[in-house]
Amino acid sequence: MARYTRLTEPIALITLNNPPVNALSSAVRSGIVDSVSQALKDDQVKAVVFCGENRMFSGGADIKEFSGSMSGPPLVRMIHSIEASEKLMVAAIEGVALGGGLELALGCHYRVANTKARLGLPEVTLGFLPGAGGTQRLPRLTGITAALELITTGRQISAQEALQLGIVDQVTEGNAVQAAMELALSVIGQPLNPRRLSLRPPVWSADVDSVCEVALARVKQHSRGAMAPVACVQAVRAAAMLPYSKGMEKERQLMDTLFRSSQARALQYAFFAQRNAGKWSLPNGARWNNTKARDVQRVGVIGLGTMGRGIAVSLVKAGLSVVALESDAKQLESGKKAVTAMLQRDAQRRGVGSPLHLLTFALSFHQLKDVDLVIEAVFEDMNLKKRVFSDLCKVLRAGTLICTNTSGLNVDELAKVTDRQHLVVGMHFFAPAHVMKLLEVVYGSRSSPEAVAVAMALGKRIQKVCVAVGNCPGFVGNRMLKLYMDQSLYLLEEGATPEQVDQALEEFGFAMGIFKVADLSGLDVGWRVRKASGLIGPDIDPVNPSRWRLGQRYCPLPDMLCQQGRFGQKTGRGWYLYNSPGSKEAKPDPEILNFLEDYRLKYGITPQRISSQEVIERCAFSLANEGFRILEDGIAAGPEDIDVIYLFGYGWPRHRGGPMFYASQVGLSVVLEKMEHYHRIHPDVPSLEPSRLLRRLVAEGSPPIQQWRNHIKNLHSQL
Ligand SMILES: CCCCCCC[C@H](O)CC(=O)SCCNC(=O)CCNC(=O)[C@H](O)C(C)(C)COP(=O)([O-])OP(=O)([O-])OC[C@H]1O[C@@H](n2cnc3c(N)ncnc32)[C@H](O)[C@@H]1OP(=O)([O-])[O-]
Repeated sequence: MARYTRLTEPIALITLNNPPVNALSSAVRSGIVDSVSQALKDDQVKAVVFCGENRMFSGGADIKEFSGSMSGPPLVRMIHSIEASEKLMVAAIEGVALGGGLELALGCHYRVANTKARLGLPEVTLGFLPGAGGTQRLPRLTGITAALELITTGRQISAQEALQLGIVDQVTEGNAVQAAMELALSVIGQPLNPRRLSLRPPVWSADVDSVCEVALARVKQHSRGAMAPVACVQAVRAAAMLPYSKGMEKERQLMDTLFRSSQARALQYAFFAQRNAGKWSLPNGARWNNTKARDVQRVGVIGLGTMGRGIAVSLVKAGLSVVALESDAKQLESGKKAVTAMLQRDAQRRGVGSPLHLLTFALSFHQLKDVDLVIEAVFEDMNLKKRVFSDLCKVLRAGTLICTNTSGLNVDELAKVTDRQHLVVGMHFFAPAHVMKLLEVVYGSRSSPEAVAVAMALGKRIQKVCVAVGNCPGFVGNRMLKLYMDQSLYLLEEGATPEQVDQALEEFGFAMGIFKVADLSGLDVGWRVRKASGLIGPDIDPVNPSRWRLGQRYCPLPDMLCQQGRFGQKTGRGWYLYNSPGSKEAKPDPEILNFLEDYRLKYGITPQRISSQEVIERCAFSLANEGFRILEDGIAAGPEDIDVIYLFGYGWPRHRGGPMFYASQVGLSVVLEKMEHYHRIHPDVPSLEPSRLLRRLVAEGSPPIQQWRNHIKNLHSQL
């Protein structure tokens, strides 16, 4: 799958042809090797230009091949022989040159890129390092500092930046193949050794050690527990200290270790799971590829609180025209100021014109009469939302979609007050909505496939990772989160401290422990929800609150904190202590330790020593156990969707794949055994009881995660 074409007299063109991204599969590598050998045999050919079909150079090695046995010509050897060739080799980069694609280009003697091309070595995001010479050739071109930054982050850069860093020799606004041919004709006959990066000496400088130390500290802080970024630093360091062949040996050793690691498996799983989440399906058989989404140009946003502001900003940034509505002039003014400032700051940062002309502010529902879709983002209150929905129906055109931004309210109940139940869907954005990537698109029992298609397409257009989920309290993400939060609170009752639980979770890879997250979000938010749901009421003794509610164990600790005015960061006190209200640095609070001790004494709880292992098992396995129930209920289309939700909405460490993938890696029988064990000890926590699906999968031999859908009747995944 590489096409060989003779161009003008001295030049041959080799076109990589493996749609959609021209990944360097075994067939492509064989095609390249054959084509190069054909060019070398042809005395008339003096230069070879490499390019990709459909103006896409290459997305790198074929990731799908990594899970099987690798065959075909090895990439490292292939690139080496291209570089060593006596004939001139030039890469013509259009679209992307990523990973192995860029490594192939670095093996060429010259590189030309179209201005719109993007280049990068994103292997670290898949749990690898650039293992086809990238860690050794790139530093020899850019120096250590730039190479470390690019390789450890996987950041993609523009052609212009690549030119500044010396990665490409020329940038063209026109056709890169044409420009590469012209460049080739102008340099044919010049010596090639200076262009062979592998012949360059190590890029040593006196500050190599300190530069690498700084990079190491940065990657350890940014990606807790991830192996690949650390290995990337070690490999690049070798390029500074060792001759090319020795550096390549180091690169290969490190790559071998990473290649076999469970982290690489998790990251590659996450790569495909993310892409497959967009291929939604509904239980009724409607799917992404059999349902057309109609075009949306004008969107109404109701409510300019924190969520509405972020939603309006995301829509405008994507070029949609927005009518933003508030109920009174004062709130409208403050929302207008905030949205305008966010958009102006963003435009300034990106060096683009301000898109404020796309935004209209309104106080009357009548100004929404011409919109194609409305996103209601008012307070999380069912009655208020119902009022808004029925008012909307009086002004909207017949076919206008109504979406509700809710983190868990019943979408069907809301739809019932409208004259268009089939055009109602939930859109659960995550705060801050202009930053967070995840969007749960919630279909109700009456939502039409087209309405789901429109919401999914709109989410994609505003650059969200969209997952279609069914309607149940909390949908997927928050339904699972509740059990995770419950477990961490029970751990406090039983003897742990907030710091201890958070430390275990952070060592596992979470960017922030659950108690720090709670302080950040505000403890009063959950308090209000619990009051509204009847869990806290006038019949509860505020001094000695009951630990038993609605027929099961209940932990009143967060309510007791709220009674003391400890709402988290915003009040300077929550599970942690902060220097001042609004400050971010969480410090252990001795008052909390005393408070927990008093609480245990009051309720006669003998504190236990809680290990980090128990924290992880009870939190992570509880998440997965509820994930199995969600699959049984048909609320998520497959385990991959649940994992994508946890990766993009809840800070689950990407190198652990997601709670469902983690359970599959630990072993389903181990998870079952542990859940049985914890449920035996805590029979008053029904959620610890292993789910039926978990039991069934274990009984059926614990199939790999990719096969779970074959074992579940309701599952409608496309993977
Ligand atoms: C010991 C062994 C030694 C090995 C040597 C190591 C060599 C090397 O260092 C390792 C690598 O290169 S690692 C690789 C380093 N490279 C990377 O990490 C780049 C990863 N790719 C990307 O970042 C993005 O896909 C692009 C920016 C390329 C396109 O973005 P976009 O336009 O939004 O499109 P999209 O929706 O994202 O994808 C469209 C379809 O293409 C599919 N697919 C994509 N890449 C693939 C691949 N490499 N492969 C296979 N498939 C790949 C994707 O799944 C999807 O399939 P679907 O069936 O239609 O769902």
